[in-house]
Order: sequence, then C-alpha cells, then structure tokens
Amino acid sequence: MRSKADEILLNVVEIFHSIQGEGANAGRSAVFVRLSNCNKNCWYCDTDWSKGETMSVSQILAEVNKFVGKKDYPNNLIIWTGGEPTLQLTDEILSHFSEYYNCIETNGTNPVPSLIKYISCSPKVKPEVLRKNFKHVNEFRYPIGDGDVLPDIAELPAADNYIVSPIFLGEAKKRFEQVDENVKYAIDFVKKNPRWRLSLQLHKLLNIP
Ligand SMILES: Nc1nc2[nH]cc(C(=O)O)c2c(=O)[nH]1
Ligand code: SF4
Ligand SMILES: [Mg+2]
Repeated sequence: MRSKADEILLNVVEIFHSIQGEGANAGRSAVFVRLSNCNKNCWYCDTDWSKGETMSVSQILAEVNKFVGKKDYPNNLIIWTGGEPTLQLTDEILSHFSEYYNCIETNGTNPVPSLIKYISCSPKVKPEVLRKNFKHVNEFRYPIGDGDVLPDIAELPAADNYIVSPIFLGEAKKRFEQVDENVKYAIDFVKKNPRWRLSLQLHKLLNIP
C-alpha cells in the first residue's frame, strides 16, 4: 500500500554523507540533503541549486538510512541545505525524520519548521527580517569579505553562536581558493569583536563534499 511518505515529493540536488564543514558543529558526521532552488542569487554562491531530481520522502529516508542509523540520536545529524531548504521543507515532511537530529542551513528569508532542532542561519536579509522570522537560532554565520560591515549583535535575534567565515574564491561553483585579504579581515574583525568567532569551511580546505 502507498503511504504518505511515498506521496510527498521534493526536488533534491544531492544526498551525501560527510562532515559538517562550517560553524559550531564543524567536524561532526552528517548526512546532507541538498534541496533544489533558492530565493536569492548571491555572487559568491558555491552551489548549483537549480538542478535536481524528484524524490519521495520514502526514497530520501532510504538514502539517509544507508549512511546513518536511527539509533544514534542525537548524533545522527541530517543537514537540510540548498539552495534555500525552507522553500520546500515542512513539519509534515520532518515528522517522517523524527528519529534523526534535524539541522537546517538557511538564508533567513523564512521562518523554519518547528521540528528543526538546530538552526544555522547565514543571513541574506536585514536584521529586521531576521527578528520577524526568529526568536532564537543556534548560530548566525556570516560569510565575510574584505571591508564588509556586519550588523550589531544587539540588532539580531538571540543566538548561541556568532560566526564569521572568510569568503573563498576561485572557479565559478568551485570556489576553493583562500583569499588572504578576506582571511585577514575576518581575523581582525574577531579580535575587535570577541563575541564573534572564526570558522573556516573545512570541506573546501580538505577538498571533500
Ligand atoms: N562538508 C560540508 N559542510 C557543509 N556545511 C554547509 C554546507 C552547505 O552547502 O550548505 C556544506 C557542504 O556542502 N559540505
Ligand atoms: S542564499 Fe545561499 S544558496 Fe542561495 S544563492 Fe545565496 S549563497 Fe547560494
Ligand atoms: Mg556547500
């Protein structure tokens, strides 16, 4: 018999098992489910989110299960990313993944489903929009380039971690080159603003997915 999980369909770019490369969970084992599409078009975007294939929730569950077991909670991380995962992800979908520790990487344009356990927000909107969408997030992570100005922490919703990551550049959609000016600027920023901390995109340094 067909179940609800067979009927709910999502557009998925890729599903892979790696380590979380960025932020406060950097280094942790995680299954990434990259959903198609975004509502922004950042010049430094490193992801081809326009492609993808249709998958049912059952198919996604089967794929995730190949990599990570249900019994390892809360160390069985699923990272819903994109593109912008809030364009597709709902609590109804997440109810089928309740035995996993569900994390999201979001650009802050929309509120996230309530069943998400860990919100990593890399904002592409103004603080006032963030205040409307969130009471609290687990981490704010700003990609930062030489001379970029960040909002004051007082303007942002409450967060457990405030993180800057220097923007790396290189070939389009494969931006793995360190930009020394951005790294220096990020380090000086953290020295002057010690509530913020530095996170490097480990997966780019290690050349892994
Ligand atoms: N290893 C690894 N960590 C990541 N953290 C966030 C990612 C993303 O593309 O959202 C990502 C990614 O693509 N790979
Ligand atoms: S919001 Fe994120 S996924 Fe969307 S274009 Fe910008 S960097 Fe890429
Ligand atoms: Mg990525």
